[in-house]
Amino acid sequence: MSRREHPVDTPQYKAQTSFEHGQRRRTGVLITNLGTPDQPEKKALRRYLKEFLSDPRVVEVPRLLWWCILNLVILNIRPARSAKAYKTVWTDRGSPLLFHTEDQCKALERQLQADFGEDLVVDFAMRYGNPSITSKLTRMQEAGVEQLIVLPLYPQYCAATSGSTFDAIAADFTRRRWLPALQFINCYHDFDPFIAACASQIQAYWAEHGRSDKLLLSYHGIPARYLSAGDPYHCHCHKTSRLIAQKLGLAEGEYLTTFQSRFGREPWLKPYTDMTLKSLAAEGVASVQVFCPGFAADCLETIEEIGEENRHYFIEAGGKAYGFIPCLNAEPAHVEALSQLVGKYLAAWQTDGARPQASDAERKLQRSLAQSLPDPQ
Ligand SMILES: C=CC1=C(C)c2cc3[nH]c(cc4nc(cc5[nH]c(cc1n2)c(C)c5CCC(=O)O)C(CCC(=O)O)=C4C)c(C)c3C=C
Ligand SMILES: [Fe+2]
Ligand SMILES: [Fe+2]
Repeated sequence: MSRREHPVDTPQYKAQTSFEHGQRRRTGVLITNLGTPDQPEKKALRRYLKEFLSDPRVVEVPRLLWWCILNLVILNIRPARSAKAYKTVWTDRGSPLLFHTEDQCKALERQLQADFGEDLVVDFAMRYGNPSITSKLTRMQEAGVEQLIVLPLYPQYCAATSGSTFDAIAADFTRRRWLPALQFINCYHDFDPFIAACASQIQAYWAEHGRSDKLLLSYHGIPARYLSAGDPYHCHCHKTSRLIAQKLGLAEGEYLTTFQSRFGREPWLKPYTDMTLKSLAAEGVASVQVFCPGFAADCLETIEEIGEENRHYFIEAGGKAYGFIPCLNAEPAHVEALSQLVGKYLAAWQTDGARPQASDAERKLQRSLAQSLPDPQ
C-alpha cells in the first residue's frame, strides 16, 4: 500500500493508522496512578514536580501567583529534599509506585483475559511522568481498541487526582480523530470487594503481628478548602473507613480516620496523621497500626512517611509498638476486586467483538477516496 492509502495525521488530529475494514472491535482497560520521578535525582524530581504541581487541579491558587511561588521558591528547594527521600525507597526495579503498578497491571491482565477473553488489551499509565497517558492511548489505538475503560487507582474521588486524570484523557482526545467509546471509573471507595480486600490485608497483618490498641486508617490529605468547595473526597474516605471497620467488627473507639502528607502552610483535612500519633502516645496508647486505604500501591508517602517518619513520632512521644500495614499492591484479593470492578463495566460492552463485514464495494470506495485526497501538510 502506498503511504497515501493509510490515514495520516493532520496538523490538528492524530490519525488511527492501523484500521482495517471488518477488524474486530477490541476493548482496552487502562489503569492509571499518579506518577513518580524517573530517578531519585534532583533533576528528575524537578521535572516531575514541575509537571505535577503546575496542574491547576492539584494546586487551586491563582495561576500567576502560583507560577511565581512554584518557579521561584518550591522548585529551588523541594527537588533536592524530595530526591533524598526517594533515594530511601528506591529499588532495583525503580520507584515502588511504578513497579507495584506494573505488577498490578500484569496480574489484572491475566485475570481479565481469563474472564473476558484474550482479546482484551490491559495496560497502565501515569498521570505525571512516565509511562504517559498519551503514549498508552496511542498504543491502545494502534492495537485496534475502540472501547476503552479508564480506571484511575484512586478509590476515593478527588478532583486533584481522579478529576485530573479525566482532564488528561480528555486533553489527549482533543488531538485524536477517531475517539473510542469511553467508560471512566471515577471511584470505588465503597465497592464491597475492595473493602473486603482492605479488611483481609489488615487481618493477614494481625495474624502475623497481633492486634494493636488502635488502628489508624490514614489517607492522603488535601487542602481543607477543597472540601468546602464541594469535593467529596473527605466523605468518601470516612465511608471507606466505616465499611472496613464494619467488615473487621471494630467498635467506634477502636479505629481512627486521619490525613497525611500535608504540603504548604494552609489548613488541610484534619485530624493530621502525625499529630494524632503524637497525641495518642502522649495519652498513653501503647500500640498502633496504620493502614492506608487510599493508596492502591506503596509509594514514598506510605513507605517513608508512614513506615518510617511517623513511626519515629509515635515512639519518640512514648508509644511502645508501631505497625505499618502494607498497601494492597498486587495482592490477589486486590486484583480480584479490581477485576470485578472492571467486569461490571465490561458487562455493558459484552459483544463477541464481531461486526458486520464491510462489503468489497465499501473497501474499494474507502481506498479510492484515500488515494484521491491530497496529502495534508
Ligand atoms: C498541593 C499538593 C498536593 C495535593 C493536593 C496532593 C493530593 C494527593 N496526592 C495523592 C497521592 C500521591 N501523592 C504523592 C506524592 C506527592 N504529593 C504531593 C503534593 C500533593 N498531593 C507532592 C509534592 C508529592 C511528591 C513527593 C514529595 O515531594 O513529597 C504520591 C507518591 C508518588 C511517589 O512517587 O511515590 C502519591 C501516590 C492523592 C491520593 C491525593 C489526593 C487525594
Ligand atoms: Fe500527593
Ligand atoms: Fe510526604
